[in-house]
Order: sequence, then C-alpha cells, then structure tokens
Amino acid sequence: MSQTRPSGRQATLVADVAARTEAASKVYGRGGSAVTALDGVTVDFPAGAFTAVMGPSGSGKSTLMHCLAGLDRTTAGKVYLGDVDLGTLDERRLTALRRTRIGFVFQSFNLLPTLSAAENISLPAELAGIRLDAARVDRVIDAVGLRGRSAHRPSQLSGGQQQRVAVARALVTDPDLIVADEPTGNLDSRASGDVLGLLRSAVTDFGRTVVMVTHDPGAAGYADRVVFLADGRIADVMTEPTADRVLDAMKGLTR
Ligand SMILES: Nc1ncnc2c1ncn2[C@@H]1O[C@H](COP(=O)(O)OP(=O)(O)OP(=O)(O)O)[C@@H](O)[C@H]1O
Repeated sequence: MSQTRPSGRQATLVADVAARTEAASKVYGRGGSAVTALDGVTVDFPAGAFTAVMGPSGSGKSTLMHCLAGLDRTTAGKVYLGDVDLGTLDERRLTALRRTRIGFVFQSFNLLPTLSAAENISLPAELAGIRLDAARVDRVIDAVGLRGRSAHRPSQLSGGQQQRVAVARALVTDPDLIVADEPTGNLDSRASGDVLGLLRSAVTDFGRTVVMVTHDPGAAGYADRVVFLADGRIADVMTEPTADRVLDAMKGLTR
C-alpha cells in the first residue's frame, strides 16, 4: 500500500460532531473475571471527517466501535450520535436508529449469499422502511464501480467486489455515520486500496462521516485523523496521518 498520503483529504475539519463518547467505560464480566475494555474514553468524531481507530490487540477498538454504533452498551458514561444519547433509547429505538442512521462495513463482508448485489444493497434500507428508488441504487452501484455486476450473487464476485457491495449498502441510506471494522482485513493490497478510496471519497465528495478500525498503518493513512487506544484509554490523536507516522506511533504504544 502507498506510503504517501492519498490526495483529496480535507485540509480543515468541520467543527460539527457526528458522534462522541463522554467518559465511556465498558466492563465485561464481574468480580475476579471482570475485564475493563474501555476505561473512561472521551472522544469526538467530527462530521464530514474520516477517523481511523488504532491500537494494540485488546486495546478496546472493537468495543468502542460497537458502543458508538449502538451494537453494545457502555457500562458507564455516555455515547451520542449527533444529539441523541444512545443510553436513553430502548432496544427497539436503538435498532431503528442503527438501521436508519448508521452504515456498517465489516471485515467479513456480511452479504446474503442468495441475493444479488443490488438486493444486498437495498435490503437493509427496505427492512428499515426506507423507500429507495431504482435510480438511487444504480447511482450507488456506479459510484462503487460495479455497473454490470448488480445481478451477480456474492459467490460470483471477488472479495474486493463483495466489499464494494458492502460499502454501497452502507452508503445507500445517506447515514450520519459509517462504521467500518477492519474493512480491508480480508483483501489484497489492490482491493484494499479500492475500498479505502471509496471510503475516502464518501467523506471528501459526499460529506459522509467514517470511523474505521484498522491494524494497517497504510489504511490509516487514508484518514483525516487517527485515534490511538491503549488499555481501553485514548493514548494519542494524530491529524493528517501518514503510514510512516502511524507506524512510529504504534511502535510507541507496544513498547
Ligand atoms: N464479549 C466479551 N466478553 C469478555 N471480554 C471481552 C468481550 N469482548 C471483548 N472483551 C475483552 O475486552 C478487551 C478489549 O477487546 P476489543 O475486542 O475491544 O479489543 P480490540 O482492540 O478490538 O482487539 P483486536 O485488535 O484483537 O480485535 C479485550 O481484553 C477483550 O478480551
């Protein structure tokens, strides 16, 4: 992957905050077997920016992402999506918010094998009661470079193409927040570059907000800023990251 900073990054970030945590803590288990995965994390995710979350294995990246996206709840502290305090929502409302306001991209693509690419893209929106016209789905398919593949099932697509379907699915509802958990973990460097370029473009060209967990300094180089976690706490925040600077910062965390 390129060691230089990809072009297209915004020089200044917008002041609005798409999501944030305030003294968020998450403890799994109880008593002697309790594990503190997040330990008082306060962090903002600016709207219209691409933030990477990095840190050593077990530092709390996935836990932070899951709490931010309403897939899990904090033990203490608060998580906001825009002005909404997720802790005040019951399960039904939290599910509705996830479906309508958050787009997800996972390492394992999570596509339904019996559905076409186009159906995989539109199904979550339809489940959330969002009407999508065919032209909109076509536009998103074009944007991820899959014109001519929309009738293909996942098994008829490469890994990189499947992940592009997943990115299109995350984009199609114009969500307030796109969370990506190791989106390039199963891809070769070329397909990784394609997917990261799409996430970058979603931010630069369409004003979306992306938060991405990654182990890859090259992938973090596509972001506007990198939040580093260590032992469930914020260890550092880097703006205008390059792969080399990220690598150095990671070495500092694991020493
Ligand atoms: N469901 C769970 N039950 C108990 N402990 C958990 C659970 N999920 C995570 N943990 C623990 O919480 C800590 C943080 O885990 P988390 O998965 O958030 O870290 P991570 O930084 O995403 O790690 P990795 O890079 O290895 O994916 C770890 O010590 C982990 O073992």
